[in-house]
Amino acid sequence: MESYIVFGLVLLVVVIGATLALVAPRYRKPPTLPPPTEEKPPTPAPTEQAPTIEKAPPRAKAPPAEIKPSVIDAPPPVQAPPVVEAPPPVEVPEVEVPAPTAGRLVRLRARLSRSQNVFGKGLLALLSRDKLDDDTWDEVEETLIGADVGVAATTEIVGKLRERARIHGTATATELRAMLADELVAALDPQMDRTLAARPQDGRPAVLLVVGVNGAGKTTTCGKIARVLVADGHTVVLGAADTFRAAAADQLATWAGRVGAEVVRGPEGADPAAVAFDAVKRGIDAGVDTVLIDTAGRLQNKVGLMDELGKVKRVVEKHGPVDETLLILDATTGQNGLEQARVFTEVVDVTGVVLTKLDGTAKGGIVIAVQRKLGIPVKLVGLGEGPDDLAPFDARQFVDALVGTDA
Ligand SMILES: Nc1nc2c(ncn2[C@@H]2O[C@H](COP(=O)(O)OP(=O)(O)OP(=O)(O)O)[C@@H](O)[C@H]2O)c(=O)[nH]1
Repeated sequence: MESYIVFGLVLLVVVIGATLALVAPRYRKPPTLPPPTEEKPPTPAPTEQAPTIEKAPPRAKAPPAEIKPSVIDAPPPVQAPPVVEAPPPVEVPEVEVPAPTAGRLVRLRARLSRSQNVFGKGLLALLSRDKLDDDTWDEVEETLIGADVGVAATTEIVGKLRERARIHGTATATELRAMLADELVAALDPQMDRTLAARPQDGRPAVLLVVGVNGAGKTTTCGKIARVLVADGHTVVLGAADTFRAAAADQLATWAGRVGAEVVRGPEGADPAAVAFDAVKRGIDAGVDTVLIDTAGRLQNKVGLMDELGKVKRVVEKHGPVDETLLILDATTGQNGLEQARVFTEVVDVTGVVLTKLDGTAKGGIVIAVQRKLGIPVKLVGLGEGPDDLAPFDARQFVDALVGTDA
């Protein structure tokens, strides 16, 4: 019996022991939590989120950063370009190489197309008629007068042409056209000296004074002449003695800059004579070949202004004689321009005429009228607004271009 009790106790102990063995591990797991501690490294995962957040700030900061630069960087760009970078672009055009002057009139002959219609086509049609009666010759005269050749010159030219046609008897229209061309050339006095006095004399630069009424093209022509001189190997100083119009000095400076010439200018309203004087002085000191002086446009009825032009010349002559005084005449003003021209010749000793804007007129005959009226050679002709649209005048080339005798 006692053995049964002992056996039962043993069994009970075993059961309790087994039960405890099964339950105990559950209570022991908490202590095994340390491993989770090892899982903390995965917490680096949150660390990966940090850059996203950190990046955000930069992103968040980025906008202000974009604004700040515009505030901080703005000053440098503003300071740099105007002072340092602006000049180079202006200097680049200085490298311009002007077109050679030889043969310009021939190259630019098409610019005379309006006059060519009158002299070439118009007159050829008349001279091609079967019978050259009085009426036809009257029409020839009217055509020439209409082209601004002038009454006296026209009467003379047509008289000679009629006589030659009568002697020849059976001249063709082409022959008559050639005869007309000869008479026009003769009326232009091809023997006149048309060279520009632009070479230095006795170690001092040649001085050229440019005069004429407002808008005739003085400043433009000064610029074009400077190019012609530079193209021919001369060194030039330009004097901006048109102090009435500030833009004129700027305009001249631009022309000069394009060919690397120097400009002497004064403040707006300065004494033109003083500026002209300084320009010549600068030319002498710099040892250049030519000094070109642009003057203000003056109306011939403004006595004071014309006197001033005389003063400019006198003051400049303290350095030595003015070598050339060029009168700029707008060809489109026709016969009216001639009266203005005459007044200028009374104030200054005009030695040469530049006829501008011949490209804009059908009245190319004005060249003949100018020479006959003033007795002064046309030395240059303006045939457009382009920088190289100025040609040395040659009577034969001009007439051939007008009448089409060499076409
Ligand atoms: N078509 C044509 N235009 C010309 C010619 N020469 C000058 N011009 C134009 O005529 C205008 C007047 O020229 P400027 O040189 O300013 O005349 P300016 O005589 O100096 O004028 P002011 O300074 O007012 O006295 C400009 O628009 C020139 O481009 C030419 O031969 N042909």
